[in-house]
Amino acid sequence: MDFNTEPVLEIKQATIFQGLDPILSDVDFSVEQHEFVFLIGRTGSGKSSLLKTLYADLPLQSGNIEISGFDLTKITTKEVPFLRRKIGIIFQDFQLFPDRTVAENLSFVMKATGWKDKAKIKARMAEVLVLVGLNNAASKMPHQLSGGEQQRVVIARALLNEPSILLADEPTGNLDPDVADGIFKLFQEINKKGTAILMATHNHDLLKKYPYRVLKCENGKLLDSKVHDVSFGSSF
Ligand SMILES: Nc1ncnc2c1ncn2[C@@H]1O[C@H](COP(=O)(O)OP(=O)(O)OP(=O)(O)O)[C@@H](O)[C@H]1O
Repeated sequence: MDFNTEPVLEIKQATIFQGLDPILSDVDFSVEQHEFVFLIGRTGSGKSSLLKTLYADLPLQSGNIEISGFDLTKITTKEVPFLRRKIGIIFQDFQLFPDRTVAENLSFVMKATGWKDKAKIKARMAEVLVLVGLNNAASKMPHQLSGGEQQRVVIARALLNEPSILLADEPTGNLDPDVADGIFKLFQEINKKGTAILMATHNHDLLKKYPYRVLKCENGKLLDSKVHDVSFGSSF
C-alpha cells in the first residue's frame, strides 16, 4: 500500500513562457493525490502553455515544479520519457496512428516505455481496454470506431503505465454532448480509483454540474478557487 501523501504536483513561483514571452506569472499551487481540478480561462489565456510546461514540452525557465516525483528544474532530455510514463496526457484531437489497430497503438506506447514481456503487454492492454469500456476493440482500426470510442482508446493509452496524474486538454471538445458526458464520467471513475486529474475545459455545463476545484488563467495570473473567488463568467 502506498502511504505517500506528497502532492502529485507542486508549483512554486513559476512563470510559464512561450519562447521569451511570459504567459502566466507567480503560478503557485499544488494538486493532491486523488484531486480532480478544472483548468479554465479564455482562449489564449495560457491553459495549454501551463499543461505543456508540466509535461516538459515547454521548458521551465523560472520557478519550481515537481510533478509525479520529477523536479522540472533539473529534468534532462533523457528523463522526459520517464516523466511521461508517470503522467498521462490527453488532447482534444485523438492522435492515434490511423494505420494501426487499437492493440498496435497501445503496444507501440508500451514498447516505447520499456515493456518487453509479451504476455504482460497483452494482459495490461486488455485491462485498460476494460477500464475504458472497450473490451472488444483491440483488433479494430481507429476509423472503425466512433469519435467517443477513439477518445476512450486515447484514455486507455494514457492509463497504460498507471500514471499518478492525468493532464487533459479539452478532452471532450470535439465530441457530441452525450458522448462528452460519457467521457467525462470515465474521467470521474478513473479519478475515484486514485488518479489525480487536471482538465482544461471550456465546458460551462461541466463546471456548473461538478463542484470540483477550479484554476483560472486570467490576465497573466492563475487564480485558484481554493484561495480566490473565481468567477466562471459566460465566456471564460
Ligand atoms: N507555439 C507557440 N509559439 C508562440 N506563442 C504561442 C504558441 N502557442 C501559444 N502561444 C501563445 O501563448 C498564449 C497562450 O496560449 P495557450 O495556447 O496556452 O492558451 P489556451 O488558454 O490554451 O487557449 P485555448 O483555450 O484557445 O486552447 C497565447 O497568446 C498564444 O498566442
